[in-house]
Amino acid sequence: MMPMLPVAELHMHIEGSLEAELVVALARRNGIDLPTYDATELKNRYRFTDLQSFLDIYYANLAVMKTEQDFYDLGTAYLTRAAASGVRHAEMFFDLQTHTQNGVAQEAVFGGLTAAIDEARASSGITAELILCFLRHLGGEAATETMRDALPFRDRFIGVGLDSSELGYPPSLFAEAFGIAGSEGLHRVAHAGEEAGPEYVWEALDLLGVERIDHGNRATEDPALVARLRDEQIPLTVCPLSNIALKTAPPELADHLLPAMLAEGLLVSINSDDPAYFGGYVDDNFAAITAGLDLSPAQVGVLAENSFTSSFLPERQKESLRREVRAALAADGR
Ligand SMILES: Nc1ncnc2[nH]cnc12
Ligand SMILES: [Zn+2]
Repeated sequence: MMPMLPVAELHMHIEGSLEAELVVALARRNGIDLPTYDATELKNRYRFTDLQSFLDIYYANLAVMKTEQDFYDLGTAYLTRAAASGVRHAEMFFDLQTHTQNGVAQEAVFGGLTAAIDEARASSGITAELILCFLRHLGGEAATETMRDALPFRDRFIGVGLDSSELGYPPSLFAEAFGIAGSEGLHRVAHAGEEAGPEYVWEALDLLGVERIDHGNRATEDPALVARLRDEQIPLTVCPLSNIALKTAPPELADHLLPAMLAEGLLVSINSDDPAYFGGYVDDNFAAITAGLDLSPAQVGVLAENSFTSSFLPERQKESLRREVRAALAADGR
């Protein structure tokens, strides 16, 4: 087994790293009802047929998140796990609206996650940033209101994203919220082409001004879009184990589009999406694709370098981290 190369993780929902054991512990701590307090039994219910069937369980579990300490514990668990497995930098999504709808103050969400990030950096050197995702299923007006309400915390997050139920919620609905984000100098990304077709990717680029596409698998159906993504080197954050779990890719990893995307010259990286639900963290995703797709060490190196290139880190830092990837490959004789 190849040791894990240094990588950046750019597509993970911090709420998606809420392990069943922590769901149970927080439910007990906060006096929240759960259908079962047996973590194994809870996990046995994680059987998904599509994105929505996952989201229903993911949002239900998030009712246990109540206090700043809960957000600190969640952030710390992920960052500790990530740092131990080669992640040098993480740009983490968080679903602010889920928590405010559950009666949690913005201060608790930002305070807990920021404290976890600061402490992880001091203890392991991992750097992390936050990206506020608007929830599609709550609509465009709610996104605009969320954007305005979050402005007092503008210095705590580097960008905005768009997630939750994709079909029926095209990017165009969120143009106003993304317009405000752009005028605030925030980075912009969006989930697109996970379940919906290439037209959602076009809209995300043209109407929301996004710099990166999350998933983007279905962009491959449109040759003109593939040409644009390649020519402009717009990053796609691909999540192989998520695609298998949510049936947005064929059931066998061997049939995943990743090699075709690489062959097209697309700037793809590997990410975990929701590691507590889809069978593993970013290192598990790398292990799965390396074995399942028979990738060469050089191809794995390209994916690791792409993760830094696709990040919002300063250029000099990107270059030095890419050099570390090449040095690690060379040291391993590959
Ligand atoms: N894979 C995914 N797609 C859309 N919204 C999400 N929220 C958490 N994970 C998600
Ligand atoms: Zn996602």
